[in-house]
Amino acid sequence: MDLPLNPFKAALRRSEPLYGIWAGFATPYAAEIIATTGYDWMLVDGEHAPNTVPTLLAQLQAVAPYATHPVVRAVHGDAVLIKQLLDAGVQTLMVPMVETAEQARALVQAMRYPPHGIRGVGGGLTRATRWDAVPDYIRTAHEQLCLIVQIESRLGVENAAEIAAVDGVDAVFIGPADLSTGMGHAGDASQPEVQDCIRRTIETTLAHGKACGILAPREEDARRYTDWGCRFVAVAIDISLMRQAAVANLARYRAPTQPAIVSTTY
Ligand SMILES: O=C(O)C(=O)C[C@H](O)[C@@H](O)CO
Repeated sequence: MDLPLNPFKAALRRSEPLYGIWAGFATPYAAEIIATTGYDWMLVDGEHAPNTVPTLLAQLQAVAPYATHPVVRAVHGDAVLIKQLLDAGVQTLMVPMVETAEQARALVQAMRYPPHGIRGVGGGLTRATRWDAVPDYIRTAHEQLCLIVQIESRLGVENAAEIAAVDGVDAVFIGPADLSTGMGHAGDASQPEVQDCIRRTIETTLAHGKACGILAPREEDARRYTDWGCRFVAVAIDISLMRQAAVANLARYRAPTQPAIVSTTY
């Protein structure tokens, strides 16, 4: 069989925005539900959701029949973990807290086989090669792999040009929560100096011919970042959507201040 294509990587080169959703439930069942809703991509979060390599694999398998593309965020940029994720069939990998070009180059190396990198060969043991059904995987894998590095610190913003320039970095994704918190604004990305960093990072990334993305669950933020040039925007978080809907639904019957009648005491 042919090496599965990466339509997300190809779409990053187009001009229309790609709308995504954070998938934080860490279960294949919830991931599959999300995959049926029509978003262009979903972020399967291995950083802050309680995921492991096997749970990420199960979610990849669950969403495989659907058009929504799974972007998997690793908990960190360790080359050994990246090897396992790629072997499990991750095509688009996001790595948090990349602050230097050196870190970005190490990530590219982790995703490439020698002589271009250090990725170990899993061959017929791996889902990535479809258990060896894909011929010539070693020579062609990099064509369909996509690396997204997260810039989410002041240092990362300062080094954005060098990071975006790294050959093999396909896109930059801004983390507004970590960026604003690291700048002393406790998750408030609306602060002018945070907005300035976000805008500069977008402009710098685009100037290096790379796509830029961001998490923006509030509509006005999503529209502004899209106007500023963001190509892929996560406009929702599944867990937040469920909680907001549950709270709003109950509020139709009972005031939010009124305690639950049935309560569990610890
Ligand atoms: O800094 C950010 O913003 C992100 O990287 C996304 C957060 O980690 C996300 O988990 C918020 O829910």
